[in-house]
Amino acid sequence: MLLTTIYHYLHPNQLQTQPEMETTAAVAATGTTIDGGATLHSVEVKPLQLILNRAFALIYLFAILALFYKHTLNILNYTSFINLSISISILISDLILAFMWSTTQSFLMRPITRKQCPEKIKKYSNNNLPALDIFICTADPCKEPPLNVVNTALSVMAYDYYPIEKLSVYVSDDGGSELTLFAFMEAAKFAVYWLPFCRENNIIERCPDAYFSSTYTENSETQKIKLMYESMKTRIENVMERGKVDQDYINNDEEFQVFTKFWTAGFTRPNHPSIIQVLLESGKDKDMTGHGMPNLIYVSREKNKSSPHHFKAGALNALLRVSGIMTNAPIILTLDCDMYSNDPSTPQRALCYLLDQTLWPELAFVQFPQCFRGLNEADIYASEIKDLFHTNSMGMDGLRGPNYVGTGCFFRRRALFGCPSSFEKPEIQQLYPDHVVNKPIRAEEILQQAHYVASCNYEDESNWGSKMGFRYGSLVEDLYTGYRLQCEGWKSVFCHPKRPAFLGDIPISLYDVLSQHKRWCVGLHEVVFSKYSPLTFGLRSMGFLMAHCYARYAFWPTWCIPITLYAFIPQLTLLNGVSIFPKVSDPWFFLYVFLFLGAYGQHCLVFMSFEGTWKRWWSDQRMWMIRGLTSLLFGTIEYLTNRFGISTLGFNVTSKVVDDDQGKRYHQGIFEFGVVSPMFVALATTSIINLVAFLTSIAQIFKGDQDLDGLFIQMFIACFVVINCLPIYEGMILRSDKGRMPTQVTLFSTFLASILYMSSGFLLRNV
Ligand SMILES: O=c1ccn([C@@H]2O[C@H](COP(=O)(O)OP(=O)(O)O[C@H]3O[C@H](CO)[C@@H](O)[C@H](O)[C@H]3O)[C@@H](O)[C@H]2O)c(=O)[nH]1
Ligand SMILES: [Mn+2]
Repeated sequence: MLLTTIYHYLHPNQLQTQPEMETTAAVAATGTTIDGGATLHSVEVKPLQLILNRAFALIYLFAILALFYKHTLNILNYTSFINLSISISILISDLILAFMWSTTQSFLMRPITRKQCPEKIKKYSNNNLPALDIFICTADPCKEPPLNVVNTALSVMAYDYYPIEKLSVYVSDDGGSELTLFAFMEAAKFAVYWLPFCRENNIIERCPDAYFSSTYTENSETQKIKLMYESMKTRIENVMERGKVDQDYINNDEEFQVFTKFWTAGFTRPNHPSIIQVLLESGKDKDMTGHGMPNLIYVSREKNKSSPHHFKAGALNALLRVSGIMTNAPIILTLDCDMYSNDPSTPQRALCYLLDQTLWPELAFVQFPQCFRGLNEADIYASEIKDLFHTNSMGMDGLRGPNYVGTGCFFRRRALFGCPSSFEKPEIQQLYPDHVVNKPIRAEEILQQAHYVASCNYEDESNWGSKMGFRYGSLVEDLYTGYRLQCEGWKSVFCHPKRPAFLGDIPISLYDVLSQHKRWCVGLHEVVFSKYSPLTFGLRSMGFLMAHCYARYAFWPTWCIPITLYAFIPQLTLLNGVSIFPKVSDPWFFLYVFLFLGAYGQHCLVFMSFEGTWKRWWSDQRMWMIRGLTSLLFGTIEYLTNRFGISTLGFNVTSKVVDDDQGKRYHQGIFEFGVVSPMFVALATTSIINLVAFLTSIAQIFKGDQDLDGLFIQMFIACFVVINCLPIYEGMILRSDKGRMPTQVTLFSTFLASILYMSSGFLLRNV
């Protein structure tokens, strides 16, 4: 049966004439199910875990209802306007916390674990896999060093794929940089040696940089290949240092022609024609053992200031079309430039699902988790984002499948052209997912068409970005695209093998991390306020649980409201000796204890169950607080100012460059502040207020001016925040390195904290 499926991939036209008939044609040709599929992968559900999760959700729900009953009593018995405002603020916070808690439960209703047998694919496929197009996006040679992009490309070009000619790697360069193209010209030459080296020595680590940093066997062959790598590296780095490709780095006339043809006087990053350069052509170019090579194509789509380019989604759509013209593989892998392959058999793992006839009619993509290299022991910035990239995805996998996370994802090309039952026709026949390309990729006609579909007004008045391809309208194009596909009826699969399939870089300064999350936050607001909001459109299209999973992401920024209110109200009232929560001797106190321990305990259990450590869990919950006060809050402000036309939105690419000093501090687990930013002012002000509130209340209790009974919860919150803020105090007072909190921020925050203290004293004087 499986062979028939593969046959169908290889010769789509012989099984079907219309893509809308794809499903029926395949089913008719192969029967409704496939025996092979079931043996290629398996699913594990833990029934006891499901029962416990659901039972706990029910109990916790009753506790939440009791809490709101208590809130209602408080509001009805208010004594003053200030008192009422405090009660309402806490009520709003708790409503949001309760809503977010309820969305989180959706992930716990049916989590599953999957296993694949990639080794069986060889037998099933008869050594003939479907074609695979790999998209790698890069946008800025200064923030994304071309040497790293090249490493990513080499790691996937060296996949154990057969025949290797079926593999095509497309690099999208939104930076339109000659430096990146130069790096790829060098990579194409190095690949001639690297690919056979990996194949013949059965190397697992196929990213050259990762391989040479590992403990590999030193012999004459490895030494030789290392020398070649070093020479490529030096050439690329030299060109980077000079900022241009000098004559002496150009090897031949052909290369010279390319650089002079495109990078002319009027060439700028936001304004240039499309550049498409075939660097390796499968079938024609051979490696040094005479074995075939994959295609390697550099693409920089046309840009001009008057056409919106839709950032990464626009880049991916341009690649979708260019690859459609040149190779039109039925399967596509999308990768960010810093996510290299860590396992050469990854495509086979994805194929365990993509070739399974039972899943196939509705399967849009197979998502691998984002895993990172170089995390410090405690993962101080919680860069792992375990819930987003691992545990939640397992939860969604038991429903309709995980969300798309932008990289490490194998798509069926067909899924990007309308819902499973109705095909969205692209403008030209050559872009139909079942179109067979029968000309070499360097053919004049092919190149001409490829340039045409990469032009910036190609998408004018078309369905690209709305009904076709990667979707526009949100800075988190990944979440939004996956969401829209699942609303259309597509499903997805989460594939998380023990050895990470891909490894990426993480930002190592707090400011970079928070700026990245701020951008995500803006993108998520765009989803919430679009007509496709998960709680309206999503609920109608994908059912209650899935819509709630997406709501958990889309409403992520709303955490900022309860976190900010809880960072100030209990503390400012505490400073003025005003009690706002039940006394320890009051039975309601236990409700608060249960709600706090229940939420933190459950989060901790889920975190630890998936290769977690205590230190990393602590960082994770700390970052939740930090984000609430910084990226989520400021992202919300940025979104609102844009909505009111005061500012414009952009995709601020995350820097992948590592400064040596910063790198050292990161590995010692020291927080990196270093820049003057309003986000740090918010953070520092919070830490000061909490410390002062906590210390003052302790002093007052010792003096006998206040009693612990009534203020305990407030003191506990302040103390908890203080413990979380230890690295901030350290950054403000104890450190002298470059990454310390800038003095201006500390001074300004102290000033702000005093104003808050004084005004709270004024407002609360009669409460
Ligand atoms: O105009 C642009 C902007 C970015 N990119 C590329 O997009 C990728 C992601 O950009 P990055 O700055 O690394 O963003 P992150 O926030 O780190 O990325 C996460 O969030 C993005 C937005 O949700 C997703 O696209 C990514 O896959 C996901 O890893 C990189 O390869 C960039 O080169 C472009 O191609 N064109
Ligand atoms: Mn990234």
